[in-house]
Amino acid sequence: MITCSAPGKVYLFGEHAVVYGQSAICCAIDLRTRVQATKHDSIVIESVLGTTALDFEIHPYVSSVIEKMKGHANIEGVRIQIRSELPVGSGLGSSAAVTVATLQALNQLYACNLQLEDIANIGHTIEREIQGNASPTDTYVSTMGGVVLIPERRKLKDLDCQLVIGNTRKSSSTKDLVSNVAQLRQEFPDIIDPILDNIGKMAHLAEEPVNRYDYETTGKLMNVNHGLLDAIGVGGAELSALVYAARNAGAISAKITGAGGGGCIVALANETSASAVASAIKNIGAEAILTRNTHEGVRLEP
Ligand SMILES: Nc1ncnc2c1ncn2[C@@H]1O[C@H](COP(=O)(O)OP(=O)(O)OP(=O)(O)O)[C@@H](O)[C@H]1O
Ligand SMILES: C[C@@](O)(CCO)CC(=O)[O-]
Ligand SMILES: [Mg+2]
Repeated sequence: MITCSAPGKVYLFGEHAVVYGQSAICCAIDLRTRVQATKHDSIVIESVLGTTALDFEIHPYVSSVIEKMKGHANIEGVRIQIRSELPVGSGLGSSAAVTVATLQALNQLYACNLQLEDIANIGHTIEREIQGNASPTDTYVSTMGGVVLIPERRKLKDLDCQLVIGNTRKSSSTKDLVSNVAQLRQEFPDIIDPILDNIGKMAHLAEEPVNRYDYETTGKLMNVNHGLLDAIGVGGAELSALVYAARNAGAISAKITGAGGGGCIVALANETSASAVASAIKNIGAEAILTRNTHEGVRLEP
């Protein structure tokens, strides 16, 4: 039996734009998905979504992992048990975390000797096949941890501030939101492409402030990024209410994180304002989660 875990993630910059090759800054967070893999007489996948065999409807990511790993090991029967701290379909990278943790658990269980780069690449291929179009960001950051500039795959300094996540508790499908942006871009390329370009430019502008722990400058750019996500149609009333509640309660910045449409916002806060920001988020009926950037990507668990 092997247990591995992988972190979720928040985007400081670049979600959706990164799908079109623009840069993003994404950071792993200390909320993890744990996957236990045990050799078994059949394939069983147990999660909060149910207990199934290979099932590409209920467990598309985990089933795809098992199918891919059959190319590296003789997997006749395996029991996969999943426990996660990440809300499903909420923009915190739950699909990437379960994909990467399952890949590494099977890699270790069957001694396939895949390296971390292989785990990240196979994970990206699986997300792309399921979502129709996916950047390498979520699976790379879940594999490697830390704060990463994508597609350059350049590690930045770990964040030294509090992260406050506001969860609308309204799940969304990344596949659908990525498709909606693609349709808008196809209809108005001269409008949407400059927006995506500017999101990518902000990620590059923010690299130095992040590396010198200048979260005031980083936060100003994050707030602009939020406005541009609204412009490409992935915002919503609940998300904006959370963003303004967080900002008005003293957050350094607040923006949508992940695919949007529902899901979560992320706010940067300092030690003194974090609890006030969390209270403001709860006061409008959402879930507030205090977390921090984690340096640790996918790892073996005792
Ligand atoms: N704990 C889990 N157990 C099994 N499958 C999971 C789990 N968490 C996520 N998944 C899979 O990932 C899917 C959600 O992925 P999706 O990309 O839509 O949302 P997300 O990854 O949470 O958000 P984002 O991609 O915007 O960060 C679920 O429908 C399920 O197939
Ligand atoms: C919306 C998106 O940019 C991030 C989802 O967490 C999709 C992707 O990068 O694959
Ligand atoms: Mg996902």
